[in-house]
Amino acid sequence: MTDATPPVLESEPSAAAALFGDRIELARSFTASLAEQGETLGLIGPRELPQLWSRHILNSALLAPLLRGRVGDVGSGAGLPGLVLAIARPDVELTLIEPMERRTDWLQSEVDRMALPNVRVLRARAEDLHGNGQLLPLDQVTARAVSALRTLIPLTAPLVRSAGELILLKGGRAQDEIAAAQKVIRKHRLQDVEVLELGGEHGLETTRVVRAVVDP
Ligand SMILES: C[S@@+](CC[C@H](N)C(=O)[O-])C[C@H]1O[C@@H](n2cnc3c(N)ncnc32)[C@H](O)[C@@H]1O
Repeated sequence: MTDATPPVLESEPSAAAALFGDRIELARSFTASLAEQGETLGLIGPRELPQLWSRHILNSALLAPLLRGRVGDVGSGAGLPGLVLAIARPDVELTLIEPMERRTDWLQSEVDRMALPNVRVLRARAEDLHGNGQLLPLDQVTARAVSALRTLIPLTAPLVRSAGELILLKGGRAQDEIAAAQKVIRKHRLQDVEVLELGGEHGLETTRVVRAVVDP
């Protein structure tokens, strides 16, 4: 016998209003749209609905205070963290870099629907943008759930200007990934590699972020 109870969207945690401030209505609108269409479009699994706010939207929004200038989000997928960050930080210019057409179509339709002026959607693989004068230099690059640091650093570091930053959402094994990535950390001349633990101050599960300065 299968459990026929459909998954229900998590109710909005109180931290959402604190993290999004006067942008909360846009955050609600994006979350509702993702909850409605995300499974059909293959962006999220049905089991994500009961944790959509805390595990995905707020997890992404935790990066908002770390951002400045021109930011690229590599492998945006459903818009995590890039589109959520563009909502939270209208003063920051976001470029969402995603190779899959189905996903860039979704991202562009959400950008248009919410009339966000600070977002550009680029259908591309990160490595194909290395040396691209129209995009570069970026002040920072974010990424979430794209690959382990050992392969993620060579994809992302060449997109960032000298003294810019990588801001990479990682799981509980962030320190192990840093240890396994020493060779590429040296090759890409990353400095001040650190693991930030965010979320606790908002009563959320701890989220680990690897932050590093690129080739200063
Ligand atoms: C597991 S999904 C994660 C999506 C989103 N960041 C999230 O946290 O839900 C990984 C995404 O990275 C994209 N991706 C994979 N390789 C990439 C590359 N070389 N450059 C840019 N994006 C890439 C995939 O198309 C996919 O959308």
